[in-house]
Amino acid sequence: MPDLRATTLVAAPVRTVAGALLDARLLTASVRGLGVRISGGSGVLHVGAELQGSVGPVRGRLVVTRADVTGVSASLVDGPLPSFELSTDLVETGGGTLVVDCVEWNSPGGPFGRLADVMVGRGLALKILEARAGAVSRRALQLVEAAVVVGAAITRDGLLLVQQRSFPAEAAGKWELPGGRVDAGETEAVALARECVEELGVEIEVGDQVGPDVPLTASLLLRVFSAGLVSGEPEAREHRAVRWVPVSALEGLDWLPADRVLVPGLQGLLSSI
Ligand SMILES: Nc1nc2c([nH]c(=O)n2[C@H]2C[C@H](O)[C@@H](COP(=O)(O)OP(=O)(O)OP(=O)(O)O)O2)c(=O)[nH]1
Repeated sequence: MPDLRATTLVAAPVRTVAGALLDARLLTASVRGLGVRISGGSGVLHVGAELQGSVGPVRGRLVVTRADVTGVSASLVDGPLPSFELSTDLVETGGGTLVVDCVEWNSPGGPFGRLADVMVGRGLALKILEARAGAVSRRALQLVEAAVVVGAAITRDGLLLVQQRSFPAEAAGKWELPGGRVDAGETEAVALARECVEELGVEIEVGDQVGPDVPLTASLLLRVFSAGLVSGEPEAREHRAVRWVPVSALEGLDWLPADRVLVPGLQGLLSSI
């Protein structure tokens, strides 16, 4: 099976680079001007998101199969090639994050298929990988400077606390995690503890980060931490409702788009306690 790899070192933490990879516009930007179009998966990529791809008149459908702190992968599920997979793996190093991009595909057999691999497939794939490396680096460095919204993944007795937004109109009814913006001069842990007092009337202790940073806008990202209750019983002071949910309910919840990305990480958290 032909495959091509390209490796780039990005001076940013692995969870931030993982966040940059989730920006759907990055994929579109990486192929612009190369005769390839990728659309769909608006906003942030998550497992199960669908992307439409085309090279000239040839079209295909890609599905995201992995989107977490280890990187992203997408596979062709409907298209002209028997198999095609794009993947980016992340490796944390002392000097930053190593980004390993890989394209693998199977062409229809025979001499024409092999010729197409050499003439079109490899040249195009190399250009895509080069463009992608630059786009990932730039987006990750932009996210390093971004303002942070912190979220708390509060667990108790194997359940996760979620809350339902009441405003603004486009977010009302959707579920999210307690939290909010980090104010100037606050640490992320202090901001999260403050938000939990304001929103739920509880004191928490803050643990490790869960999942990747999730880009919200060009200059804002969501960063979620595991947390435990220290005192108080959560009540919806600013939200429509709060609810304790089991791991089996996470997939089906009507999340805000950014939180959907965190479902695998939240499932891992609930399964580990
Ligand atoms: N708190 C929280 N905000 C989230 C989550 N997911 C997500 O996309 N967001 C977005 C919604 C908002 O655009 C932004 C934070 O909004 P917020 O209303 O909670 O923040 P805040 O209390 O600091 O209030 P504000 O200054 O934004 O008015 O982050 C989440 O799980 N928790």
